[in-house]
Amino acid sequence: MYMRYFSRLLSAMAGPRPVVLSGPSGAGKSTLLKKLLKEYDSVFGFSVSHTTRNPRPGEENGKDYHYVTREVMQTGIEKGDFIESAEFSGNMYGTSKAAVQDVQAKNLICVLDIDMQGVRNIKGTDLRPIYVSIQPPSIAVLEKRLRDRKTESEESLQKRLKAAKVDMEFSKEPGMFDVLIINDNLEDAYGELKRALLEEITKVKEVNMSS
Ligand SMILES: Nc1nc2c(ncn2[C@@H]2O[C@H](COP(=O)(O)OP(=O)(O)O)[C@@H](O)[C@H]2O)c(=O)[nH]1
Ligand SMILES: Nc1ncnc2c1ncn2[C@@H]1O[C@H](COP(=O)(O)OP(=O)(O)O)[C@@H](O)[C@H]1O
Repeated sequence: MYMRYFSRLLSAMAGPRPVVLSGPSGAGKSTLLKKLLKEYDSVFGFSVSHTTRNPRPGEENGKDYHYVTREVMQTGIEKGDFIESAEFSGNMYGTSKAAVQDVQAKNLICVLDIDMQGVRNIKGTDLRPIYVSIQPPSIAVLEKRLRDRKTESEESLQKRLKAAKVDMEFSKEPGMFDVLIINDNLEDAYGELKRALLEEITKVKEVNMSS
C-alpha cells in the first residue's frame, strides 16, 4: 500500500515523460496527434518543429511548424539551438530546445512528431520519452492515403514511399519503440494510443489537480 503510494509519488515528482510519435509519412501521426491534443488539451502540448518545407493549405506558422529558410535553420543548428535535426525528402526538419521547453514550462506532456533519424538522435539525449511507432496496415494502404491527402507532388510522394519502406523495417528493430500501433481503423488506433499513455495522463492530471 505505502510502497505503491511512494512509487507513484516518486514518479509524479519526476514529471511526465515526453512522447515521441514516429512512423512513415502518411501513417496517420498528425491525425492521431490532433485527436489527442483536442481531447486532452490540458495534458499534452505539441513540440512545434522547424522545417524548410513550404506550408500546406491550412497549416499555420508557429502552430504546425516554424517555416524557415535553410540559412536560418543552419544558423540555428550551428548555434546549438536544436536538440536534433534531420533531412527528410529534400527538406530540413528539427526540434529546437525552445520547442520542448515551451511545452514543459506549462507542465504539459511534450509530444514530438519526428522521423526515424530524429528517433535515433533523441535516444542519445536525456529526454527519455516514450517511443510510439505509428505504422500503416500495408504500403498499398499508405500509398492510397498519401494520394488521397493530395498534399504531395508525384516526386515527393515517391520519396515518401521510399522512406516509408525503410521506416517500416526500422520500426521492427528490437528495443527501438516502446509501443507499436498499426493504424488500420482510426478509432481503434486512437484507443491504443490512449491506453499506452494512460499512466502519464493520470500523472499529469493528479499533479495539476493538487497544484
Ligand atoms: N527528425 C525530425 N523529423 C521531423 C521533425 N518534424 C517533422 N518531422 C518528420 O518529417 C517527416 C515529414 O513531415 P511532413 O513534411 O510534415 O510530412 P507528413 O509526415 O507527410 O505529414 C515526418 O516523418 C515527420 O515525422 C523534426 O523536428 N525532426
Ligand atoms: N485510420 C485511417 N483510415 C483512413 N484514413 C486515415 C487513417 N488515419 C489517417 N488517415 C488519413 O491518411 C492521411 C495521412 O494521415 P496523416 O495524419 O496526415 O499522416 P502523417 O502525419 O503520419 O503523415 C490523411 O489524409 C488522413 O486523413
